[in-house]
Amino acid sequence: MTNVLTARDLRKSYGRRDEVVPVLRGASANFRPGEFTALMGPSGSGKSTFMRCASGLERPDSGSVVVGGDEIADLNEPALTKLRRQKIGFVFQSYNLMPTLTVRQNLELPARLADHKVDKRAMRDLADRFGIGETLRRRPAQLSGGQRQRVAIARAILAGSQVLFADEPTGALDRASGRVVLDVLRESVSAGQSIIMATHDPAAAALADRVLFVSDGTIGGELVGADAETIAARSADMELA
Ligand SMILES: Nc1ncnc2c1ncn2[C@@H]1O[C@H](COP(=O)(O)OP(=O)(O)OP(=O)(O)O)[C@@H](O)[C@H]1O
Repeated sequence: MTNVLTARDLRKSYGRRDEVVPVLRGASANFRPGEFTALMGPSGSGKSTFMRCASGLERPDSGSVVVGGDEIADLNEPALTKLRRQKIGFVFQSYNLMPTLTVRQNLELPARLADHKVDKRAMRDLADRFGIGETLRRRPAQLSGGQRQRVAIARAILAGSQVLFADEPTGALDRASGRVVLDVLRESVSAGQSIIMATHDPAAAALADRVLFVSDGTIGGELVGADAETIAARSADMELA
C-alpha cells in the first residue's frame, strides 16, 4: 500500500556554533493510511522533534518528508501551510487552543481554515462522547487541563486530516476518559486516517497497530501487534540502554 507519509533520514540540531545539540540523527519511518503507530522512547529521545519535522511544523536540517507525493522541503511557506491545513493534523502537548475563541469556535477552526463545511452534528456527537458537550460556550481558560486536552483532540479528529500526529494525547486524562479518546482514535484509523501518537503509556501503545521506538534521535526498533507487557519490557530495556 502506498505510504501516506514517508520520513527519510531526518536530522535536526538545536543551538549555535559552540553548543550544537543533535536531537534527530537520521530518523526514518513510513506511515500507511489506516495505520495506528505509537512512538515510544525515553524523555528527550526526540519523539516530539520527530513529529514536528515529519508534520512540516518545523524544517529538519536535512532529510526528506514526502506527503502524498509532495516533498515538503520543496514547498515554500504558503504552500507548506496549505498542505498542512489540508492533510496533516497535530495535537500538541500544550494543546494550542485559541484563548480568545470559545470551545465551539476552536472545534470549528480547522474546517474554517481549510474552507470546509463545519459538520455541526459530528461536532456535537464527539463533544458529548468526550464529555465536553456542556463546555462549548466557554473559553479554554475556563476548562480543566483534561477538558482542554479533549477539546484539542476533538478539534484534530473533526479536521479529518489524512495524517494525525498526537503528542501524548492521553497524558492529562484519567483512565476512563483516556480510553474514550483511544477508542475514537482507533475508529478514525478504521476510517482510513493514519495516526502517529507519542506516549509513555504501554497500555495506550498496545492499542496501536505497531510501536516505533525512538532512541537517541533515531527510530531504533519496531514491535507489531505487541501487548502492553511486551511493550513495557522493551521500553524498560531502552531506558537502561
Ligand atoms: N526548540 C528547541 N531548542 C533547543 N532544544 C530543544 C528544542 N526542542 C527540543 N529540544 C531538545 O531536544 C531534545 C529532544 O526533545 P523532544 O521534545 O523531541 O523529546 P521527547 O522524546 O519528545 O521528550 P518527552 O518524552 O519528554 O516529551 C531534548 O533534549 C530537548 O531539550
